Amino acid sequence: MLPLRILVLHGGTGWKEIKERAVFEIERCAEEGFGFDSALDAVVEAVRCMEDSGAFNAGKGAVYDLLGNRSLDAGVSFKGKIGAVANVSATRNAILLARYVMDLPPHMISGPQADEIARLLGLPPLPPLDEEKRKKYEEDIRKVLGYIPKELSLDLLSFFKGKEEGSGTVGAVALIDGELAAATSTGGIRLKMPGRVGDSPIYGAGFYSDEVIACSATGIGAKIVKFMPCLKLAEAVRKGRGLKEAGREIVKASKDMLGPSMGLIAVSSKGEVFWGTNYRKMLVSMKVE
Ligand SMILES: NC(=O)C[C@H](N)C(=O)O
Repeated sequence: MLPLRILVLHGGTGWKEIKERAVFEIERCAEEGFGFDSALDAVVEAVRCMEDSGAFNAGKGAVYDLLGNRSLDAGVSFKGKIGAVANVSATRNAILLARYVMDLPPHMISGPQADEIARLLGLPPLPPLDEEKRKKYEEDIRKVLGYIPKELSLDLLSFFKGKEEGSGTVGAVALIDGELAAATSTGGIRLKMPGRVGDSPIYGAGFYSDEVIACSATGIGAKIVKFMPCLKLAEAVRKGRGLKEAGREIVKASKDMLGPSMGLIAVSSKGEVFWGTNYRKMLVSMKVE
């Protein structure tokens, strides 16, 4: 008999060492998400829980950009509907805003207007960067630039080498009662270019679900959008390939083409589960019933 309920979470790939606190929080959030009866609620609540934990690069734990600010991207999909938000900076739970967008005609909203919509909806605001993170930002930026920039300038951008490196994005995929859902949320890449949008809110790249698979990706956004791994995985499974076999091939192919770049979690309508990475370590948790 196939398992009826599957929930898989990731806490990002790209970790040099996985922190104990992140392991604790992903387990706690897996438990929380698994308490819901629909695939959509399970992935959204698991991701919201990880955003709120502060232990990941999402929600209040998100990394800072070149100016020490944070901006968040997220995407969610369920039963043919997609919702995404990009570059929001005043909203604590990007995934809750993405879920709201999912039920509207646009597929994505972005920037200050998206934050304004979140405020109108009564979603909680993003708390300010805590003291510890502010200090870390100052240390990091001094190492790169030798000073703390006050505003964006071409001079500042000339220091930006476009070298993307990061970890701690969060995502979840679920199969519950034959329905598939996927959700991903991130603060992007540490010291990113202000205004940057990564792969996480791009359907087929950072998140994806249809009637054959649900998939969430993590890694280096600029590479993932070139590769569209979740879309590739769905196409392979639709042609009859096994999820695990196709997943392994896609993760390998992205490394062959782009170097260390990404990790994926996925579940199929048949109840197969895949996760794999070609970029350092990935944190994963799974619940099955
Ligand atoms: N750590 C991550 O997975 C970052 C995310 N994929 C981005 O590029 O925005």
